[in-house]
Amino acid sequence: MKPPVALTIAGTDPSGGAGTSADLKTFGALGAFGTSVITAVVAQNTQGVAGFEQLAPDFVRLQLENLLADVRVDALKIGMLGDAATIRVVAEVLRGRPARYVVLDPVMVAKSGHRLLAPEAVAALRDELLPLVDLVTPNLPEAADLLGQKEVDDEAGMAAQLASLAHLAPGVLLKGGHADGEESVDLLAIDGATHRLTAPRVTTKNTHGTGCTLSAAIAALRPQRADWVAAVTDAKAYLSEALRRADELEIGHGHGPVHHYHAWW
Ligand SMILES: Nc1ncnc2c1ncn2[C@@H]1O[C@H](COP(=O)(O)OP(=O)(O)O)[C@@H](O)[C@H]1O
Ligand SMILES: Cc1ncc(COP(=O)(O)OP(=O)(O)O)c(N)n1
Repeated sequence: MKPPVALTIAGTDPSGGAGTSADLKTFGALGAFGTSVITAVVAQNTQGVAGFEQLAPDFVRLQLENLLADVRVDALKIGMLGDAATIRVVAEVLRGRPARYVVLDPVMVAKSGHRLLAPEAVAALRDELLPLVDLVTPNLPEAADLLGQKEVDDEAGMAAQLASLAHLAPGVLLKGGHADGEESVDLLAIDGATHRLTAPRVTTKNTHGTGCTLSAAIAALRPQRADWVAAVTDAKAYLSEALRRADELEIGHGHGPVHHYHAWW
């Protein structure tokens, strides 16, 4: 059987742990053929972000139109967009339904604290992009920003914000990686039902790119699974193993990347 084709629209990471690097490694490990469109070139390493150059929105459009004129894309993952003009270009392209499955990781701030989305672009992301995707995957700070509320840190608070976010997008995976506790709990709202997905919290400093990896894994797996619940469950299992194996790598001096292993090795 031919592998599904997955596309990432995202920024770069020279240290290989996040952005298009993480996405393409994840696609390959999970049996999808990876393609990519760059929105911003980011100077970052495992210790933080030094800055980024946003590509001109028209050039992002040219990359997308040129690719889509030639290649059939089954699943799309959207990551760092950077500014409102780029969000609008991607929204316009999405209205043409370029892929059957669309996952949005609403990247706003890197773990090191550097902003990767202009603050004034949060409204465009919420109002213009969220309704056009199948699944949005905010972490706790991103959920709070999208809702204009305080960040929550417990499951009751997560459940309340999940319910509010479910009015903004067809599907929501609220990620609990930033909370405490022995389990890392994510809540999924999709097709009118809520699901609790949990995994043992891995003790490691090497967590760079967890959100990128999870959303890319969902996009890679969705065409290969019967429904969103199965794709998200298996994507979380892949990420958990990549986190458990992260310390086998020794990349950089800060928060190193998770280990993108190949399931058939
Ligand atoms: N230490 C950890 N152990 C196990 N799972 C984790 C850990 N940290 C994050 N996760 C999981 O990684 C995924 C990304 O979560 P999160 O860190 O909240 O997002 P982001 O990377 O976008 O900030 C979620 O499925 C979350 O539950
Ligand atoms: C280009 C780019 N996109 C997204 C991120 C944020 O990635 P994330 O998976 O949330 O992990 P951290 O970098 O925050 O550890 C990024 N850094 N770069």
